[in-house]
Amino acid sequence: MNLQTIRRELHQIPELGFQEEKTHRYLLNKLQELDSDRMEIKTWKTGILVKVKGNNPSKTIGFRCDMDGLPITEETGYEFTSVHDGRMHACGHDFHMTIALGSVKSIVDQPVDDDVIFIFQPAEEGPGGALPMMQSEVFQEWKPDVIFALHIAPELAVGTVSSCAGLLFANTSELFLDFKGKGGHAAYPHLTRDMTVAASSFVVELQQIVSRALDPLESAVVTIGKMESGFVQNAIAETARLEGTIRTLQPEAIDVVREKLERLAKGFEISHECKIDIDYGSNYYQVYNGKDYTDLFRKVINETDLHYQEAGPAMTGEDFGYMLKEIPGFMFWLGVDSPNGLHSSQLQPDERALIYGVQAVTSTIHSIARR
Ligand SMILES: CC(=O)N[C@@H](CCC[C@H](N)C(=O)O)C(=O)O
Repeated sequence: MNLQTIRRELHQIPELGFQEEKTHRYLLNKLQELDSDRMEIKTWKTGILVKVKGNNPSKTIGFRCDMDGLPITEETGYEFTSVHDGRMHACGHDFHMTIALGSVKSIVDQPVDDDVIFIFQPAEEGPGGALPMMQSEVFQEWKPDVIFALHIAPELAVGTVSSCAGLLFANTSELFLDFKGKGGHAAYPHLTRDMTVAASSFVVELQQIVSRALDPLESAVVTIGKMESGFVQNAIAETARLEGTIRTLQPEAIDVVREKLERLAKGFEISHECKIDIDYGSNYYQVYNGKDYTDLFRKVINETDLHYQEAGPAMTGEDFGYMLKEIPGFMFWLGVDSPNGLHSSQLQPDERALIYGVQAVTSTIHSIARR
């Protein structure tokens, strides 16, 4: 199994959440090539669950990876660049799946006593695959007793992994705002209600929610990542749409931000004589690492040639948080040393990290199985 080839083939076919059809078929083919009696495969939507039967199981160990890409146009200049226009594996899920496949092979070749479930989960970037997958019959039937996952970290050196007990990833809520005013000729603004102006001012005002409405000791981020309005340069826009995300370290702070945002929207409806519809899309629960398993992970890593670095909380979100809410376990960062970060059109993770990822995952599985 050549990890670099697999990563590059997956990299070329990024698909959005719950549309991971080609990725699904590709993974199934690779798993079937392993041709092992120890392996049992089940599917859920575009997701896949693989059980590798243990020699003498007393528990089930789970490793989860995510499968979807992002609606970003790739600008890496790779010869194996995405063949899907406007889609890119810009968050490393091609790495995550490759490492999971490499780990399946390793555990098939060197089985442990416990059963191991590898979970290929769709739609991490949105609308969120973890929660519905967990509610599925197949997940409930094969529910792990302990679970872990990894995420690539562009800012960490290859050969470094990082984690911490407690909060690792933030609480998130998506945010979609639709503005409706009155369009018209660019020369007659007084006869219209300009939604380009309203939405632009809203983006600026929004910044004060974090700086003025929240306790400065509680961290939060509100980002608008996409803004759309109008059709042509000489007409005033009747509608505008903002798309963004809210992130907080405390689960309750999401509600505080939402409440302030709704008040702001009501004020804008009056002052700009418009209608604003708010939709919060999906929200993700924080990734909160259990101390036991994070300690075990640190110990495992310190016995390998990998370097362990203590992490702090980050404002990234992960629906793996829902799995950790129900099942003990942890998540860790894997160094991939890319000058451009996550969600950049030029993310270029170093492929030497793939083998380190497999090493970190399989050593952890062996160690948990010995407990
Ligand atoms: C690791 C990572 O980058 N995760 C995403 C999760 C997205 C959650 C949701 N679509 C949102 O934007 O709130 C992230 O953007 O942190």
